[in-house]
Amino acid sequence: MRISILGAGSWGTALSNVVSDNKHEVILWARRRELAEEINQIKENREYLPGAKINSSIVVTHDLEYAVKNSEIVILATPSQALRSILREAKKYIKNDTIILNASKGIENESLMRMSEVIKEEIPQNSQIAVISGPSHAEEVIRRYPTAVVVASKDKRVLKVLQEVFINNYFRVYRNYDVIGVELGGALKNIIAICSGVSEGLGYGDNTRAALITRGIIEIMRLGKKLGAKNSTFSGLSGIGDVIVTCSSMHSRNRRAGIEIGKGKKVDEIVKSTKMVIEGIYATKAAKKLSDLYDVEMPITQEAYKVLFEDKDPKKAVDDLMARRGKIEVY
Ligand SMILES: NC(=O)c1ccc[n+]([C@@H]2O[C@H](COP(=O)([O-])OP(=O)(O)OC[C@H]3O[C@@H](n4cnc5c(N)ncnc54)[C@H](O)[C@@H]3O)[C@@H](O)[C@H]2O)c1
Ligand SMILES: O=P(O)(O)OC[C@H](O)CO
Repeated sequence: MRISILGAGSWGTALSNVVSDNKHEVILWARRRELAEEINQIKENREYLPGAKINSSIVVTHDLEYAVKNSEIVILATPSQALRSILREAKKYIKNDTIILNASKGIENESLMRMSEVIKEEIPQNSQIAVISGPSHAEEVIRRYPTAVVVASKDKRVLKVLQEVFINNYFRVYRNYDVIGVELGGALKNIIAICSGVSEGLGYGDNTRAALITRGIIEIMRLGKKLGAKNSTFSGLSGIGDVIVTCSSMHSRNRRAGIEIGKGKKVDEIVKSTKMVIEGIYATKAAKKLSDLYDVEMPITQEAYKVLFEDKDPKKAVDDLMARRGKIEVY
């Protein structure tokens, strides 16, 4: 199959290699011409995934029309807040029967839409929309470390096609019909990962991280239930699986940003100091709005919002979380 991947950051590059390993024709689109040219030349994405070669058959281009024209699958692997603008440029070249797969983990801050909703709004005539999510750091996927992810779509045929396209001996793909749950899990875990990092930066230990992971997933479940997700999805790869990996991995940009915040660095400084996307910052903004809008109790997210956007002292945020009245352990 001819497969296009939009976004030559870490994730787009790693996914290109997976489908190329499976002998598909892969075209990777980079926003910057220089990056496309460099990857083509040295067969390595030195900026985003240094030290790992990609397959020589992968074609990297800056030409969006060339990238998506005649593709059977288009994978969107851009930062979530940029997905709509790129899709607006690309959609005139995408055929109606093309499968569109969201690989980005976020919620659009303006509209509070999930990425598949943004895709549906931009290309209403296309019903072959899916999402891929789960515990999958690009740095490990590019090195072919065993990884398990989930693809979700309402369309059974699309799910089968995507599972077949991606699955191999190091990339195991499960199917799920719960698009809402899979997308929400992937987006909201980044908030908990930032908090886990903050706790580390403050000098707290494993107990605090475990508390954040378990109470964090409960917040995600509460909001998910309100938004139509299935509870069981959050005990799967895109829920607890991704919370665990992101809260504990040295690769996580969200966790690393949290550590810096816990040590006293300002959010603006952290964002300015990296080219990489820290999705949890945007997810916190969106989730806080959703929590208020739907009146869903999300104390960790609310405190994260205060730390990230209202300059609250992180230590005070943890103290305030711990000082809440005693409760029964229910959802
Ligand atoms: N890195 C991972 O391990 C991983 C795994 C699963 C999912 N994801 C998700 O994939 C998405 C992309 O993340 P990534 O890790 O590849 O990002 P990255 O930080 O490695 O790279 C960001 C990429 O987006 C491009 N970009 C930045 N702003 C842009 C804009 N306004 N318009 C177009 N392109 C822009 C950059 O040039 C770069 O190519 C995110 O939603 C992320 O959560 C990442
Ligand atoms: O580096 P992060 O924190 O954006 O996490 C990347 C992936 O989402 C992990 O599954």
